Amino acid sequence: MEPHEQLLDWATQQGVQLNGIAPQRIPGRGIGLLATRAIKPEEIALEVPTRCLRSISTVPKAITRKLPNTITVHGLLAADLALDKTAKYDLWNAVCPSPDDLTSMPLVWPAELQALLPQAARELLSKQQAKFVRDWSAVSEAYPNLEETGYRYAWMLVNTRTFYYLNSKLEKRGKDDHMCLQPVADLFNHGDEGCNVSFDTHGFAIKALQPYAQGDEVKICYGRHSGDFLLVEYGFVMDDNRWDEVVLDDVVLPRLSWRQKQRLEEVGFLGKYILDRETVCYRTQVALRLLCCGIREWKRFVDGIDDGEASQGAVNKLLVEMLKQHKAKADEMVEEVGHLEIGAPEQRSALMNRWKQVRSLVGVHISSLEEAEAE
Ligand SMILES: C[S@@+](CC[C@H](N)C(=O)[O-])C[C@H]1O[C@@H](n2cnc3c(N)ncnc32)[C@H](O)[C@@H]1O
Repeated sequence: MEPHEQLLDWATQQGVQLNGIAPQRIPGRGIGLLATRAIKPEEIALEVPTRCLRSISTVPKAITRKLPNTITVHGLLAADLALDKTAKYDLWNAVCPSPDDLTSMPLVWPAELQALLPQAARELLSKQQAKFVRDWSAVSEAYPNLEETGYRYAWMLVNTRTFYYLNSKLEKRGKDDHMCLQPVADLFNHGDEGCNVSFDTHGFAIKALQPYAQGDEVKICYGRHSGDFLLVEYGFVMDDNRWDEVVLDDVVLPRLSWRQKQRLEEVGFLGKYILDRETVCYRTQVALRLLCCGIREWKRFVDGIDDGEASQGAVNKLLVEMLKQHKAKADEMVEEVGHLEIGAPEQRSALMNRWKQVRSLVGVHISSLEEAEAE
């Protein structure tokens, strides 16, 4: 019997109920959950009782007492996973990705490759690294014999497999700590749109929101995440991501003078210039107008008195110029990564694919802005 089939037997004995779905290995996505029959919207595809969850409440007291109470729940769950020597979760552990499966996570890439990530991904990674360092420092002090690689592996499992969760113990903590692990539900892969995930005191219920034919993969949406976020937090690059976006700070900020940056700071619009699949954000419109308009006209736009119509042509022209600059950077990165030999092939290919996505998203906007200009 395959490990995921054994997991099902075990989970069913624990009270987990699968309704019309079963795990299967899917090329490029590890294990996922496929419909074993037609599923209608509103059907509950999976129920996981609270007693099956691994949460702050199930971490053995021997571990919680040894660690500072400031440690994140992420860090605590990872410590539990890394230190657990019981057989209780053997069948669950057996279906989890191996350390080799997690090499696509930028956290374990060589520093040279990490440095080549797009800016937004680099920023996310550096926050993640800082969080890991804090957790590891607390755990390694309490458990000097624990190896960092083993802890990092457990930490990445928690990073990629937890669900939003709240119970009386977690209420006292911040939102970032509201999490738990649950068997079988952690096999759902991510899609732009997915099933509804909810929980109450009895447990979790995953409900279909759309019809599925037999053999379709049933997914959940981990959140409306950009490609940079999916890569850093989950270690994959998704082909067609409706929620993708590109940060334009690298091309916008260098064009602004010190005074212009100060003005933008004063009105709360300095940085975080985003281009999504639909359009460029309002923050970018404000920053670009500062480069195109007189200061009075710019202020009227910021105050909402001027709709910006008169300056839109100049703003779009400047935007196209900046997008071309960003696309040229993406072209360069695709080329550069193609010649690299550092890191594992799947790491390089994830990095290259992310830059290709950036290039394509930016390219679509250049074409549509140029078409609009020509009309
Ligand atoms: C919660 S687990 C889902 C189950 C996982 N596939 C497994 O084999 O255990 C999350 C991980 O699944 C993979 N994953 C999820 N959605 C994906 C997708 N749309 N494309 C590729 N990989 C995906 C990523 O490796 C991610 O870190």
